[in-house]
Amino acid sequence: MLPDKDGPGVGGGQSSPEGEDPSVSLFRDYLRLKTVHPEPDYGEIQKCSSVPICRSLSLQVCPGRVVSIMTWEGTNPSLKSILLNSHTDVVPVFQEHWKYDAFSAFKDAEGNIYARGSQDMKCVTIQYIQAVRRLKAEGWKPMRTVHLMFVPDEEVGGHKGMETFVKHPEFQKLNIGFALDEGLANPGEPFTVFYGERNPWWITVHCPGSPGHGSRFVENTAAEKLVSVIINSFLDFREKEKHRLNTSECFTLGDVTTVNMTMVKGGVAYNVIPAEMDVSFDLRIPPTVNLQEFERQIKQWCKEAGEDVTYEFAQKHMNQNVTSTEENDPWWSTFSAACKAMNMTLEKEIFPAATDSRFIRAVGIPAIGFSPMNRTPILLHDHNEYLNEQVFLKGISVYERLIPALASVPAFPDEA
Ligand code: MET
Ligand SMILES: [Zn+2]
Ligand SMILES: [Zn+2]
Repeated sequence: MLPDKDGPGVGGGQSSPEGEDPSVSLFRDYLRLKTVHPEPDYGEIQKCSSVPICRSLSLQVCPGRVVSIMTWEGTNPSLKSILLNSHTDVVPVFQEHWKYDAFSAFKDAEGNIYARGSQDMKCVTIQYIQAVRRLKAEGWKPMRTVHLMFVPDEEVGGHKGMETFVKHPEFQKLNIGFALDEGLANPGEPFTVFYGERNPWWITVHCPGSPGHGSRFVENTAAEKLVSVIINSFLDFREKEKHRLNTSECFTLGDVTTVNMTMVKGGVAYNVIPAEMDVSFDLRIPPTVNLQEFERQIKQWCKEAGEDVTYEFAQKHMNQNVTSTEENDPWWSTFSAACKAMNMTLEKEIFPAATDSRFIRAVGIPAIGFSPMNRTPILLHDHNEYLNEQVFLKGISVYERLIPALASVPAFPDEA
């Protein structure tokens, strides 16, 4: 249970080290919760996801998977609300490559806090909470309702999290008009904001072939199809896209398609030619690509490999909605004006990976991906992920300005 004031309290409530800002202590306590895949312990989150703002709701969307929502009701609750979304899970670590225990939240002499989730995205969760607490303490009241949402399983595709929850009647009841979710750090002075995402396609191609003795020139083997056609076609395309990215000044990673071969399966013995070999790819496709045409291309590669070559998807996101960043869009203009008033420079991009925003945008709600971290290397999913405490604290002040701005967007003509 999070305390009403600024003090720490998550996961056993360790006291603040001498002179440490209580928000930093709370952040470090939260980082120590092992919500790490493949078996995230979400138990403590359920206990602690509570700020006495107004009402809170916990919904088991799937067995063992809870979405928690804390609602700060607006003075005009019939207006569309603001969603502050964050996921509670983190990706695994290779501890032997870390300087410190990835779940100890060690802070070095420069104030860098090392932990899995320090950038992705436990920082944002605590920043939302602390900003809301400060606003509440100041006596400020939102006009539009503000929801803080804590979602499990983003890192494994969101099937038991946001993908399911956006179809739930309770989600509809939240009446969301605009959402904030995670972004990425920016190593320079500006902050990066994301108005869309690439579509993740996770594909496995099955290549059957003639088996036989490993000493012979058997015709039509699985390995020939796999290597000469499938792997070559996908990786040639990868080279072309890499070239396109490297030769265009204005492109970022989110503007091209990435292809990575991530798994290969097949074979039982050195001297037995296998009857099937499979290969899997992680594809990330920008919203500007014609997805039907792209799939036709994949079909064509498979056909060239052999009539019996088939494919299946483990992820195939098809929605290409992007959020308006036109100056006449009330949400965007409010968001960007608030940032400008804080002297922040914004860089607009397509998110290169995937977040829960894709499910929010797919149901027609505008969403901006934003994690207020500048002067910070991008270390999500990497060894030695860290965030500096000053950058973290600055982020709370950023939300302290952004939340009132967004919650005060005047009623639209179609709103009551
Ligand atoms: C495609 S599921 C999303 C998992 C993770 N956020 C990623 O981008 O890989
Ligand atoms: Zn994330
Ligand atoms: Zn992640």
